[in-house]
Amino acid sequence: MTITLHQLRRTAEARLREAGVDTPDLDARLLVEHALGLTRHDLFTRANDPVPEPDAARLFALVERRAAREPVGRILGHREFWTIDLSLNPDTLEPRADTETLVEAVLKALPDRSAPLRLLDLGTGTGCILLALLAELPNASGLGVDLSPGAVAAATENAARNGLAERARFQTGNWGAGLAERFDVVVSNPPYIPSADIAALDPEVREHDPLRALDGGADGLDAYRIIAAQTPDLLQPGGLAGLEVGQGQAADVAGLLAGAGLEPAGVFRDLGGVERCVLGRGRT
Ligand SMILES: C[S@@+](CC[C@H](N)C(=O)[O-])C[C@H]1O[C@@H](n2cnc3c(N)ncnc32)[C@H](O)[C@@H]1O
Repeated sequence: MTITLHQLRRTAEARLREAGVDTPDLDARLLVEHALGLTRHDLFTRANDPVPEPDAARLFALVERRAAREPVGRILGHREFWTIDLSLNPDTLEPRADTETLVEAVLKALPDRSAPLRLLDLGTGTGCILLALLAELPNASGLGVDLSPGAVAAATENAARNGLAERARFQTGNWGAGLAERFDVVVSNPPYIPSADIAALDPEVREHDPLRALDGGADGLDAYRIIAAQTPDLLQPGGLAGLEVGQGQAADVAGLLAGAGLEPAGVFRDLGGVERCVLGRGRT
């Protein structure tokens, strides 16, 4: 029996809903576009076209992966973040929309976006934060550091993928240890899940994001303690530090930055109303 594009999409959506996927409509659309090489526009203009059986089979193989709770970004191998598109690998966290809160807060705090700023991103993963900032700051350049060589490889590829390779550099390292340079902006989205909470995370996160990107130690704050202590030596006088935080961690992280001698520069909420990022300024 021939199935139309519209029927194929609805069948995929129903399967994902039955499997308990949160966003079955969106995920079915993304998988159909990917499997059949179609645009969003095609889905409307070609809704009644018959779909060849091999194409339908290719789609349903992907739908079953999603039904088994593999994230859609992992299946596609890339995802959009801010204005850029990022490839993923098993060593990278899949960037979250919440992390755009940090990008937006940092951009708002910069008095001159055309300045030749030097940026540092600690725990860069795909490079998402650094690359999103560089995409908005035409004369800035930056360094991304990650403990994981696989993340450094992904971030390097993502810089090239988004035409930012000339202004972005990536290297392995343990947070800011051994860095002799000073930066105008230091950003980080470190691992912040308390170790005991990891077993209860959704399978999409627990089974597909690297543990190194999630585990923040007993109270979730291990990495913040190190980064806050290092930040004064990494910042230019009056430089800006921006840290993403987990739910309920903003006051503790603001306290760590203040304890390291930074001036408070604001706490920003994500679209869900959760305090998601903390800014501090180095002394002048
Ligand atoms: C929560 S993920 C954030 C990744 C990316 N910045 C983002 O926002 O999607 C934390 C990152 O920190 C890295 N990481 C963990 N421990 C580290 C360490 N000691 N030094 C440097 N990076 C580390 C992990 O490999 C991971 O890429």
